[in-house]
Amino acid sequence: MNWDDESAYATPPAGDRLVGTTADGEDQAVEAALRPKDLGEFIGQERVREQLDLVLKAARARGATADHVLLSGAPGLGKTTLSMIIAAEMGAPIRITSGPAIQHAGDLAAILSSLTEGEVLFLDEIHRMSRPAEEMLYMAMEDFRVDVIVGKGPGATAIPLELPPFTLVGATTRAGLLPPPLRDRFGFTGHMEFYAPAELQRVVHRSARLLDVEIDEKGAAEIAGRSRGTPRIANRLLRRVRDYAQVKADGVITQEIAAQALQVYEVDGRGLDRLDRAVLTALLKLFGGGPVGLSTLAVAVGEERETVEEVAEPFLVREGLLARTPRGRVATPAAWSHLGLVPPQQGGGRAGAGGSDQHGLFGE
Ligand SMILES: Nc1ncnc2c1ncn2[C@@H]1O[C@H](COP(=O)(O)OP(=O)(O)OP(=O)(O)O)[C@@H](O)[C@H]1O
Repeated sequence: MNWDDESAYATPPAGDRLVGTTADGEDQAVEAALRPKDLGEFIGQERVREQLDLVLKAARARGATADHVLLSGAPGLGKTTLSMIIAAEMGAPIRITSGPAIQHAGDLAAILSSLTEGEVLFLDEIHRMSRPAEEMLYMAMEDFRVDVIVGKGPGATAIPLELPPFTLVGATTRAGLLPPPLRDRFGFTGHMEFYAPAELQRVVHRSARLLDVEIDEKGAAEIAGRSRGTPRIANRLLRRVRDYAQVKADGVITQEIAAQALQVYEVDGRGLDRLDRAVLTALLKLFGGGPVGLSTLAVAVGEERETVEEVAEPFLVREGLLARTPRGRVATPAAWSHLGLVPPQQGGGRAGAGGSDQHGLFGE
């Protein structure tokens, strides 16, 4: 990259990112075909998998409905997939809905009252459910009963409604946001971790086999290393690399092909994209590595504060490239070396704004 190139700071819309975590239309179409169907096929997450296996086996042995399960973790780590596996392992049907879709208690009552015995209800983004619906859920989870309120004002009456036993699988990216009474009603909580590169390599291999794409070990490792610990991103990068391999080569994905393709798509060796690098570049070049306030940094990259804070920073912090401190954002030594820049001398002051090279910052 040319560090004096102004376009280094211009970023694409955050929603269009190849390394974004939310599923777009194409993801949704392909993901259904790529989902592991049982616990044995599910890669990684050893602890959650082992514990869940015990919970499900014990429920099956008792001939009972499985306890309610809460899955927490970042988007794209496999919460929906696991909920489908829970239903499949219990031989039960699954109903899928999400917190934002349930705005009134009546919406929830309608879903709950139509469940069949043993059915799995998957409630994604459970932390975004409305308060009245949440309170109705407490009773439904504990006693398999809801009170349906009929009428309004002083004449309103509560009609109790018995529900068949069901298993609620709640998913949340923020377990800490759940009110304790809701959290306590889950019999099992599984926290999904980001995947290790070797695990993602297995995910890439498995998906390549299902998509009928030829890939070698090093090609899979190259994609895995740029996938930010997230299977959804690994599968998306695999599809883009497949396009490149078909158009520019013989369709086979090798390390060289994967690296070339991802360079075209501007996903670097560590999984940073243009937005991430723009934030880091501004922090290092314009502010000498910080500390600098979030608003100033956002203006420098021409983005909203929220985009920098919520879209770029979490991964940069996780990667140990950026730190959020009370005095502002600070680059770590790893950030300097990742961008091939030299940090200012200790006690030598900060780099001047505008990218001047008076401290030998850009001596590449
Ligand atoms: N452990 C895994 N092994 C293989 N593939 C996986 C695994 N986990 C997830 N995937 C793949 O990643 C994709 C995304 O997974 P999934 O939709 O379950 O994530 P999620 O955590 O529910 O995301 P969101 O919170 O955005 O709904 C799916 O296509 C699935 O095939």
